[in-house]
Amino acid sequence: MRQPWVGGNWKMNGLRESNAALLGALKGAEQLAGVDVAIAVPAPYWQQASEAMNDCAINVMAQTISPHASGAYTGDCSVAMMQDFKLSGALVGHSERRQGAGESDALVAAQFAALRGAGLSAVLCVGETLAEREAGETLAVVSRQLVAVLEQYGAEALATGVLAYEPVWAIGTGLTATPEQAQAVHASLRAVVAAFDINAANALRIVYGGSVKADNAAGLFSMPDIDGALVGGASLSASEFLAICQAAGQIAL
Ligand SMILES: O=C[C@H](O)COP(=O)(O)O
Repeated sequence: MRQPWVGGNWKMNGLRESNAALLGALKGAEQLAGVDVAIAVPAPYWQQASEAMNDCAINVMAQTISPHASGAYTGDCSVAMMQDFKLSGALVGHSERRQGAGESDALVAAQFAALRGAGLSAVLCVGETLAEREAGETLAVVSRQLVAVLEQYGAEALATGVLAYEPVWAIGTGLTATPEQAQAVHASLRAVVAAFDINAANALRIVYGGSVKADNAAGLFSMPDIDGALVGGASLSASEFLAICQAAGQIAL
C-alpha cells in the first residue's frame, strides 16, 4: 500500500503577499487527509513557506539544488541551506532545469546524492519531449534518466523519495497525457526499478505531472501505477490544488 503523494511546484511564481494567501489557504485544509503533500517554492521564499507550514503536515521543498556542499558556486543553493530552513527535500531533474539550465543526467545524479547524503528526500523527474515520443523513444529516454540515478544509488534510495513522470509536451500546455498513456509509462518505470529491487519498486510512489487539474486528476489517479501528481500551474490556486489533493486522498493505492 503506497500513500498517495501530491506536490505543488510553484516554479517562478508568487510574491510575499500572494504566497501568504496561498499558504494560509492550504494550511490545515481538510482535503489533505490521507495524502502526503509538498510544495516546491522559489528559494527567496523558503523561509516564508517554511515558517507558515511549521506546524502543519505540508512539506516545503526546493525546486533544484546544488550538488556542491559550499563554496564558489554563484547562484547555487546548498543542501545545508535547505536544512537551515527546514526543507524536506528537492525536485531534481525537472525538464525545465534539464532544458533551460543544462542539467545533465550526471548532474541530476550528483544532486540526488547530495540530498540523500543529508537524509533529505528527492523527487526525481523524468520525461520525454514531443519529438522523442513521436520517434518512439519515450521508454528509452525515461529509462535512461531513471537508470542514471538507479545505477549509482540503488532502488532503495530512490524509494525514499518520489519518481515523477512528466512528459515535456504536457507541461503547461493543457495537453494532459491520457490516463492510459501515463499508466503505460509508469508501469514501465516500475518494471525498471523492479529489475533492481522488487520491494523498492512496489514501495516507490510514481506520480504524474503535466497539466494536472482538478477535473482530470481523478481519472489519472484511477490507474494502478499512478500514485499522485506533481502539479505546476494548478498548484497556484488553493482550490484547484486542494481538489487534486482530495482526489489523491480518495484513491485506494
Ligand atoms: O512540475 C510540474 C510540472 O512541470 C507540471 O506543470 P503544469 O501542471 O503547469 O503542466
